[in-house]
Amino acid sequence: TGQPVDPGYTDYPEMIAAADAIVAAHPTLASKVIIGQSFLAKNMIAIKISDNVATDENEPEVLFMANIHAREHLTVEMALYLATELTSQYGTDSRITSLVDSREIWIIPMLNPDGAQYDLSGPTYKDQRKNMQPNGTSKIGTDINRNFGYKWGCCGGSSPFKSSDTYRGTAAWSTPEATVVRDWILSRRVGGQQQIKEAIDIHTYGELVMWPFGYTFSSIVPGMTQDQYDTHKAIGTEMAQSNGYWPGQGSGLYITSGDTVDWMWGDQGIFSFTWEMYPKSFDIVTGFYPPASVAPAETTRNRDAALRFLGWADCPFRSIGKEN
Ligand SMILES: NS(=O)(=O)N[C@@H](CCC(=O)O)C(=O)O
Ligand SMILES: [Ca+2]
Ligand SMILES: [Ca+2]
Ligand SMILES: [Zn+2]
Repeated sequence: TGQPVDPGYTDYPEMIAAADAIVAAHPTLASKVIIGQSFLAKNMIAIKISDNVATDENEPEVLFMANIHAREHLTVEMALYLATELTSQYGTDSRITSLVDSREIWIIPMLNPDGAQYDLSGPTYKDQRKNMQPNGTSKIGTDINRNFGYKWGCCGGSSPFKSSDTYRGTAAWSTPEATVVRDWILSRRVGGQQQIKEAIDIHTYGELVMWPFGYTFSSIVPGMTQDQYDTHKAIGTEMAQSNGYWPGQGSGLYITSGDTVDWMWGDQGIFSFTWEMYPKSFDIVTGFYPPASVAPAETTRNRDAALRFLGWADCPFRSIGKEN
C-alpha cells in the first residue's frame, strides 16, 4: 500500500519480550508456553493466565488468538492488552480477580509471525495477509484462515489459486501454523473432554462480532442445533452491544471455508467467535493500517466484552437460560 510502517506496532521480538515481561511480573498468574514453530521456524507462543498458573486445574479454559492475518497488526495489541489487563488488575479489580481465579485463559498473540515480520520489515507495509510458504507465485503464502480441516475447500469459501489472498493451500493442514494450533487445541482434551469452552479469533477490520458457521448461509445444520446457535447469538450479541460492533453469523459477511471458528466449533465444540476490530470501513483510516496510536482506545473498547465473554465459560448455555 506504500504506507510507511508505524513503529508503534508490536513486531515478533517485541511480542516475545512483552510476553516474557508479563510472566516475569506475575509469575504465579502467567506462564509462557511454546506451542510449536512457524514455517520459518519462529516459536509460536501462548500466554496462560490463571491462579496457580503452573497447575492444570479443573477450570473452564478460554482461548483468545490474534494475527492469523499478517497485516492485522492491531490484533496483536488487543491480545497483549488483554494479557496485561488480566494480570495487572488481578487483586485490584474484583471482576478480573474472580475470572482469573475460576478460569484458565490462553492468549496466542501472533499466529502468523512470519507474515507479520515480513509486513513490518520494510519502510512501507507489504499488504501481506497470508503466511510465508512459497507457492510459486509472487503472492507468497497460504491463507491460514482457509487451511483448517472443517469443510476445507468447500462451498466457494476459499480459493484454489495460489496467488489469491484466500488461497487455501494444497490440502487441509498444509500450513505449519494451522497444524500447530490444531495440535495444541487437541492437547487441551483431558479424559476425552475439550477443556477449552470458548474462543475468539481476533481480526481486523469491520467492527463485527461473528459466529459459525462461515461455510454456509444456513444457521441450523448438522453440527449446529437451535440451542447451540441461539447460545452463539446471545453471547455474540452481548459482546457487540458492549463494544459497538455489529453481530452476525460469519457467512453474513461472505462464505468462508476452512477457517478457525468453523473447525473450533464444528470439530471441538468450542463456542467460537471472530472479532473484526476497528476501523468500520476502509475510508476512515485506510483499512488494515490505522496509526498505532488508535490502539489504546480500540483495545480498551473491548475490555468489557472480553470480561462478559469470560463470564459464560463455565456454562455458555446459561446465556439462553439453559443448562449444559
Ligand atoms: N479479517 S478478514 O480476512 O478481513 N475477514 C475474515 C473473516 C473470518 C470469518 O468470517 O470468520 C476472513 O476473511 O478470514
Ligand atoms: Ca487456576
Ligand atoms: Ca485446565
Ligand atoms: Zn483477518
